[in-house]
Amino acid sequence: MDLRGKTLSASGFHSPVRGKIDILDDVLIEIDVAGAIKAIHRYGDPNYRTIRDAREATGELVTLPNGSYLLPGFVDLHVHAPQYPQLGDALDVPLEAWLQKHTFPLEARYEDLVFARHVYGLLVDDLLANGTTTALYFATIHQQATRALVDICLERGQRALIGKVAMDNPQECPDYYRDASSDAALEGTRALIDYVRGHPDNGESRVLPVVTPRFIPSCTDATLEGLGAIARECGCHVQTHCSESDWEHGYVLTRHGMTDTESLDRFGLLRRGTVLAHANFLTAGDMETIKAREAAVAHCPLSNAYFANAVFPLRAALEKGLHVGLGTDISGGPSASMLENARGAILVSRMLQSGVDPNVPAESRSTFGPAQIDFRDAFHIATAGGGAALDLPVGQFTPGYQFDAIVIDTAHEKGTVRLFEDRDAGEGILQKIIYTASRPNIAATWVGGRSV
Ligand SMILES: O=c1[nH]c(=O)c2nc[nH]c2[nH]1
Repeated sequence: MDLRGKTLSASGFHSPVRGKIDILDDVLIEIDVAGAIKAIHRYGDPNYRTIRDAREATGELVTLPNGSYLLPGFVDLHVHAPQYPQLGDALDVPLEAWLQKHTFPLEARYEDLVFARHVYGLLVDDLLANGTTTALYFATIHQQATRALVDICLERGQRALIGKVAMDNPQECPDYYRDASSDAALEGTRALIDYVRGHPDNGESRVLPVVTPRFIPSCTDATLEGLGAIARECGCHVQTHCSESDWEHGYVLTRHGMTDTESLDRFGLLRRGTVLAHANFLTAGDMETIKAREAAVAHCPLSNAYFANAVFPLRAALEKGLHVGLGTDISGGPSASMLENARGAILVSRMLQSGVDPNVPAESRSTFGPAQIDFRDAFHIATAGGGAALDLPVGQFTPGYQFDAIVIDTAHEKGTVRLFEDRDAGEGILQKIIYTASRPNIAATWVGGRSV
């Protein structure tokens, strides 16, 4: 149901502040005609009853059933849209071999617009059904296929940030799949920005363009420099991969004599609205630089388990005050579900803290120090943290923010949540949702108040 201009009576949860869950118990959420949250009235507020009765009298009140809980829609900070056919496949080789042997050949197929439309339609529908209301997408080098992804997101109503991938380094990119020159990479980037901004159906800027150097190994210095200038001129978001594996981190140290973060900063690519995927091997200085530039990290716990050779120190980054959101990294990660990735983030944080080698005595198994996060942090980075990383008013139920939301039906018989009235209450319900919910439990999804 379209909730623009309506008032929703619901219970649910959000986490505007890291480590804290705000329980929304029988609240009224007023949504304006443009799909933004106008006001929130809590049960017990002096005017609660009057407002509720008035909305009911005019037919503007919509009430969620018992056992259903409202959450902010998920913000997936790292998705490779063209890799969807490869989800759950080819996870047994190192990153550099995976790119050359599996991923570049697949991405090269998006020359074919019919194939692109088919895959992108499936992906956007599946992500919406999984509760992802905002996605930050890498597309491919192809202009037409990337435009098709923009069109599909606008048609289906998903909030999306989309980049034409720039990759022109002949040393690291195959002949059959790379931008023909630095000029071609830069012109293609500008053309996509113009297409998104001038799209007749994008008056609300639901889709935004993103400057997208694939990663330093794939790009020549001329392209990195030119993309930094475009980001500055156009005021665009930026996305790239950063210090993601031993090989990649070492490659940049050898080529530029500095870390990815230092190099990206030198090219003007670290800004508010820059999202660095993975970022596993950041130095303390890198973290300070990212914080100073107000850039963000997309934590991709499942993908990191396969390709990173390390666990991103999420807790340290959060405690330092970096912007961090969560990414599925389709298809480096084998799940399109942000819930599964939230669970992955908790799991790997615990392994980082405890250490994992059973042959090492318990007293000395841990080599890292405090790293463990809980469901509160995982929920925060999957929602409000992602919104803050993108500097967009999404991911929390606060007046002025977009009404991007999902309903978790905890009683759905094909779902995987089982609540017991005599023991489950308060935050414990959210904990069970984070640990056990799956796609059948997601009963409704709204973006900007529109049902999608
Ligand atoms: O997980 C990843 N997926 C990719 O497509 C990619 N390209 C560079 N580095 C990458 N890492």
